[in-house]
Amino acid sequence: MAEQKATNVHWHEGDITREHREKILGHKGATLWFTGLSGSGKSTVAVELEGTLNEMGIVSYRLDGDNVRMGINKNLGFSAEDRTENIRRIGEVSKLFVDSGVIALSSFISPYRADRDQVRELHDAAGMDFIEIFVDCSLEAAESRDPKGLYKKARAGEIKNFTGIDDPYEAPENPEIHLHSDQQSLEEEVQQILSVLRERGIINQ
Ligand SMILES: Nc1ncnc2c1ncn2[C@@H]1O[C@H](COP(=O)(O)OS(=O)(=O)O)[C@@H](OP(=O)(O)O)[C@H]1O
Ligand SMILES: Nc1ncnc2c1ncn2[C@@H]1O[C@H](COP(=O)(O)OP(=O)(O)O)[C@@H](O)[C@H]1O
Repeated sequence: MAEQKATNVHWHEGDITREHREKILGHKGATLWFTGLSGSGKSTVAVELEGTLNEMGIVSYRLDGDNVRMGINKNLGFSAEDRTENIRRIGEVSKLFVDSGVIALSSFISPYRADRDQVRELHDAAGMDFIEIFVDCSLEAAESRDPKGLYKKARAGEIKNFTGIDDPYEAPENPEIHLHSDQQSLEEEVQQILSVLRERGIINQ
């Protein structure tokens, strides 16, 4: 848990709320949190979903591990502490997107259950939808895909602390959405997510 360092800071409330913004946009803001092994399909599903939502006139924004680690989180590595800080910051950024009325598509390995639960609590406390999407894929399948050649490097000892090889991944116990990317098609995965968004009243089409 990050401590509040600054003292004498005060929240400044504005006049325009999330509800005002959601009214303009015609849908609710929410965080869809994709978690899973490297190569499980988090980014692929998020990109496909983003395209579908865009065609439906629904505003979403992708936050992706590799991209964020080149910007806001460029000072973080892959130690347990740095992964926790990575997820904490992205949890806060996702919450800002929800407050803007947008659907945040946040794709991070996020290997630690406690870190994901912190992001969930952050959203719950603000009355915001947090939907955990477990992109479940066997290590064998992810490793045989190896889209960036990282498993090969990890097996060769060229990358240390690689998730699934010599670093842990704690699978979600009760995710809102459970995808099986080594058994389902991309289209099925997108439809499964859309139906949950409809059920929860986040989108209405
Ligand atoms: N040691 C190690 N372990 C796991 N992943 C590694 C590592 N080193 C580099 N990469 C690359 O970084 C991407 C994962 O970044 P994340 O921010 O999603 O990781 S985490 O949530 O903080 O664990 C991950 O992206 P994805 O393959 O898209 O998951 C890799 O491209
Ligand atoms: N059903 C599926 N869902 C998602 N990705 C799939 C699926 N079938 C095959 N793939 C492939 O698996 C790879 C997943 O890579 P990527 O999306 O970068 O994973 P991650 O973001 O979890 O590291 C891509 O090459 C993608 O084309």
